[in-house]
Amino acid sequence: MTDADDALAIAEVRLTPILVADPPLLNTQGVHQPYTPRLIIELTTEGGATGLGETYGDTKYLDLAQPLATALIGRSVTDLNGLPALAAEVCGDSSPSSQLRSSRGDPNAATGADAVDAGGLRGVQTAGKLRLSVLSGFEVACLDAWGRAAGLPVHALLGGKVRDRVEYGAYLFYRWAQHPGGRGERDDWGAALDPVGVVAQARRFADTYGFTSFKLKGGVFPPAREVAAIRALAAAFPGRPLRLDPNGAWSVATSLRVADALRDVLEYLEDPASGTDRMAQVAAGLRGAGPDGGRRRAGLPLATNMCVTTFDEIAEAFTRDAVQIVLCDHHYWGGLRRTRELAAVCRAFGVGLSMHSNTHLGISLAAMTQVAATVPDLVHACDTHYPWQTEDVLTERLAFRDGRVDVGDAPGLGVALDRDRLAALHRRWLADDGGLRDRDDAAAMRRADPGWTAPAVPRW
Ligand SMILES: O=C([O-])C(=O)C[C@H](O)[C@@H](O)C(=O)[O-]
Ligand SMILES: [Mg+2]
Repeated sequence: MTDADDALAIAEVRLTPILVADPPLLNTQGVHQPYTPRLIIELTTEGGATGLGETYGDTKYLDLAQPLATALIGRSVTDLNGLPALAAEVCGDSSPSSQLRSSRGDPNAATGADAVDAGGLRGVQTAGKLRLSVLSGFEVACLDAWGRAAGLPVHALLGGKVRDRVEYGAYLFYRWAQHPGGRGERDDWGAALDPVGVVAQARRFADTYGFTSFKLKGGVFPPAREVAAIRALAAAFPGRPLRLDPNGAWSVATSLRVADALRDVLEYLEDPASGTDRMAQVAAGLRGAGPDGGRRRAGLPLATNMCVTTFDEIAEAFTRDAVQIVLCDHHYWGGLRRTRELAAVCRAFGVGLSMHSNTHLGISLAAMTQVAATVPDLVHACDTHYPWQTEDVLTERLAFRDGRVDVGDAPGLGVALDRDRLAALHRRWLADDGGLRDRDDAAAMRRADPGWTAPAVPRW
């Protein structure tokens, strides 16, 4: 080992679970909790370089993160190809069949292909997927530390940026003005429960951040109501890219009806139905004749962040042409480098690429921006929840200008940790009785509707 190798060896890993304020955003499972768990990863090398990573903070992720943190001591931050094997060794069984599901107090929680992660609407949850999400936070922290030590931005370690700014879209949600019982922090967005409210929310996103592309989280109300909201958006923002994502809540027939109603205004339809098989049926229906006989519905791509979230799920979905766009997400796919591998596979199959987001802070937004800057095929605006997250652990929040985040050339991710903020959000986590430490949107909904259970799919 050279001195330079020694300097890049990991000397310390610090894991800090936090609870971050989250607004009452509605989805098909229920509503976001007032606070959501995240895990902040800090590592320090022998040479004194520090690296930051961020991932899900629910208990099941924390349980895997601790042994991985311990096992990383003494290894080089450059040993990224060795990370998956190390994680497999220390994080326990990850057979795809070891499916997880926890929806507190929900006797009707789905199992099998229709099961959805209670904390993130990701599709079937497995131990292997959890491990990849944990691993992704460590990979980002290693890249950040390596970049700082080398004086290079993360995008340079990924082969270099192909764009100087990464475009993001407005992520619109039906929402309440406040959480049930007035819990949590109150913001000034107000309720958005109808087309007028959705358009007003979109207008504020456009005016504040410059977003020109809009995605509505659907699966909340009967489809006709959501179709009306998209129509209202199309009228308010003519020609702008629009997306609707009901997280698999619809049947094949409903998906096709909605596609017929919106095909002239949607950029893509995201996860209309649950599972690869239903998505393949919807895609086949879209390739066939429309209800008006001769006219074809072709031209409306289906996108997913639910039925294709691991390499194992690609073969069936792509060979059946079930999806035409995959939403990458480095938290799902095991890091920034694997996100680039996904891009290569998609390119080979002629499948497009967009980017998914779940509730996240600035460290993850910086990581998303760095990797997105390196992928030429990423031509759709990326999703981000960041504008909904008013709290962060950074000294300076990342800014959207004209709907875009600048791709910095500062070493690493180019962000700095605010230790006081981190400590305050960690104290909130410590003070919690456990009720908020695991995201569960159905459990949060039961505060407003005690009889609520996560709806079985297809819901409509
Ligand atoms: O595109 C998606 O499916 C998501 O962003 C999943 C998220 O969990 C979203 O539905 C949310 O935050 O409620
Ligand atoms: Mg989605």
